[in-house]
Amino acid sequence: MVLLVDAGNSRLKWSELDAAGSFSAQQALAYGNRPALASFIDLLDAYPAVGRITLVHVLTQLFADSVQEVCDQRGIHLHSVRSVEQAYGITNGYQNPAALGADRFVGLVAVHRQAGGQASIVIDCGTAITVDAVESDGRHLGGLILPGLQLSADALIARAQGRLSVSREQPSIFADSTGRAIGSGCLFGIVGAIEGVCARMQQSMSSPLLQVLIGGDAEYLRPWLQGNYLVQPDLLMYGLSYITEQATCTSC
Ligand SMILES: Nc1ncnc2c1ncn2[C@@H]1O[C@H](COP(=O)(O)OP(=O)(O)O)[C@@H](O)[C@H]1O
Ligand SMILES: CC(C)(COP(=O)(O)O)[C@@H](O)C(=O)NCCC(=O)O
Ligand SMILES: [K+]
Repeated sequence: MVLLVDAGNSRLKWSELDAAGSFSAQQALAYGNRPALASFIDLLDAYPAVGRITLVHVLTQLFADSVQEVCDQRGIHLHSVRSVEQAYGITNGYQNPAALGADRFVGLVAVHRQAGGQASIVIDCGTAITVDAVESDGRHLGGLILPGLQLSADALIARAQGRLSVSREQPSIFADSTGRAIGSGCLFGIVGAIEGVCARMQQSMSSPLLQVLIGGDAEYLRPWLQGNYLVQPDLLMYGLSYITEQATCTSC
């Protein structure tokens, strides 16, 4: 059995991949106060039949080494995806290709393949928000990183000596309480940032253009965004399934 796994800074996400190349609905587990490795081990315990894992992570070398060790102990073949200069139809736009978050690289691989070569922007709304542009020929033009929705509110609250709180209820630009003013401020700030960055990127890109919203906050943000944004929270699973197929298929 094959597992596709995405270890971000806040949550572990995974899907099962079947022999026909279809993957199950993505599941997620927040780390909370535990180390990410503990969640990864819980996942392995829940799937004793797993023989192969395709992993993308943005965590430390210690996490990578520990995951490798745990997989070796259980006889699991681990393929940890890295950002490289050129692979799967994508030409990485970073000066140092290895420095691009591997999750961003997998998102580009997935969107480029799915869009059938249409120019695309991937907006990943997780712990951080990343916005990455890929041209129709697979050239990654580069992208931006900004603090995510939860992180923005958490950072503000942490600097206010515990006096403030945040609420996600009833967002409004005319917020009438501190909690809603912070929740709405972070929401509309990010919505404006995404719209503005995408509009600026579009000016230098081919049309038609596909804009895909992924990550834990994609569905929450979508109704507030003006324009064409496709929500696809499992885009990275699609990318990981394609990368697995390329690694295991001898006739592809
Ligand atoms: N049940 C949940 N637990 C934790 N975060 C959640 C949950 N539902 C939505 N979120 C939001 O999703 C974000 C994490 O999204 P995710 O794409 O998993 O991030 P990452 O890849 O950085 O781990 C959190 O910062 C939070 O704003
Ligand atoms: C930007 C990120 C922190 C986003 O992580 P996430 O929000 O998905 O947990 C991650 O992609 C990362 O660590 N990137 C390396 C730096 C870079 O991409 O330039
Ligand atoms: K992200």
